[in-house]
Amino acid sequence: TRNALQAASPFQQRGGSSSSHQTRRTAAPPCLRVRASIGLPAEGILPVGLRVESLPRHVAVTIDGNSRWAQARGMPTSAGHAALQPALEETVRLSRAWGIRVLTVFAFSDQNWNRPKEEVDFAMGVFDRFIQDNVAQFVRDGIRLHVIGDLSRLPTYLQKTAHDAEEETRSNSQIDLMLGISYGGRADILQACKKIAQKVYNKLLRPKDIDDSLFADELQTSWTDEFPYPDLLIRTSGELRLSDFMLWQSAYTELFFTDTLWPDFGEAEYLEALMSFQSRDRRFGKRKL
Ligand SMILES: CC(C)=CCC/C(C)=C/CC/C(C)=C/COP(=O)(O)OP(=O)(O)O
Repeated sequence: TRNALQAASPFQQRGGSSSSHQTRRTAAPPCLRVRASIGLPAEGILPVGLRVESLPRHVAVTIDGNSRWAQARGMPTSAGHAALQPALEETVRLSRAWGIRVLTVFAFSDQNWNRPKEEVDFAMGVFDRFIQDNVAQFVRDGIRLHVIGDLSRLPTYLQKTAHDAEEETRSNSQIDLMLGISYGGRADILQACKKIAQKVYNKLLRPKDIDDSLFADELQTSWTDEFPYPDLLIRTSGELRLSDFMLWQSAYTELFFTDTLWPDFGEAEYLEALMSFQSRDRRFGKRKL
């Protein structure tokens, strides 16, 4: 059944036959492998309507709408940012329970530095608290954390918290949690170009060797080596755009937009997104068989 499931899976593959990522792909569908390793049966714990063989392997979320959530309640913006944590913890918990292999969270873009300093400072504290409050749980639950973005711009205390949490969770393998803070999709592409150009300059690489897979290996998302491309991208709060999130990686990602503001995003909304994903016809540019 494993092979049958794999053959039936309409998921995105990356790179050509020479891709190192290709060889790292394992035989069992990851959702089954993860579920088995945490003691869940292949089916049964999943909410009714979700099919294990066609769950997204990599889910990305843009956690938008925190300020508007606070405004609607007559609360300060900071209260909205603080309210992002419970929804995020629940999304991580559900993703793991349902066998999602990679969860990427877009929390702060490289353009968000242009917001008022007070708001930015508060947000950095929120991200720090989220990591510190959860790292022990991540260790217990087999969650491997990695922060992507221009980390050199983060306050030193957050750099340390992120680094320590990455170290503590490094050997975990149930689910990869990728947190984008000071992340920009264009910036990621540019830094990859610079690294490749340097290799060409140093004669370690020939221009003709540069292909999709080699390029993707230089992107920050390549640390999660099995499924670096999101199958599903969810953006909350009703905005219908990518806002510079994983531009290269999202070429064939299914998009799901909801009006729900991030602090109100819970199990029902997550399920709605996954059900929508399961109803999509992913073709990757090919003619339908
Ligand atoms: C200070 C602080 C906590 C900022 C957080 C900003 C914020 C809304 C984060 C939510 C996630 C995010 C990076 C959205 C990108 O949209 P965008 O709002 O950056 O881009 P847009 O202008 O295109 O909607």
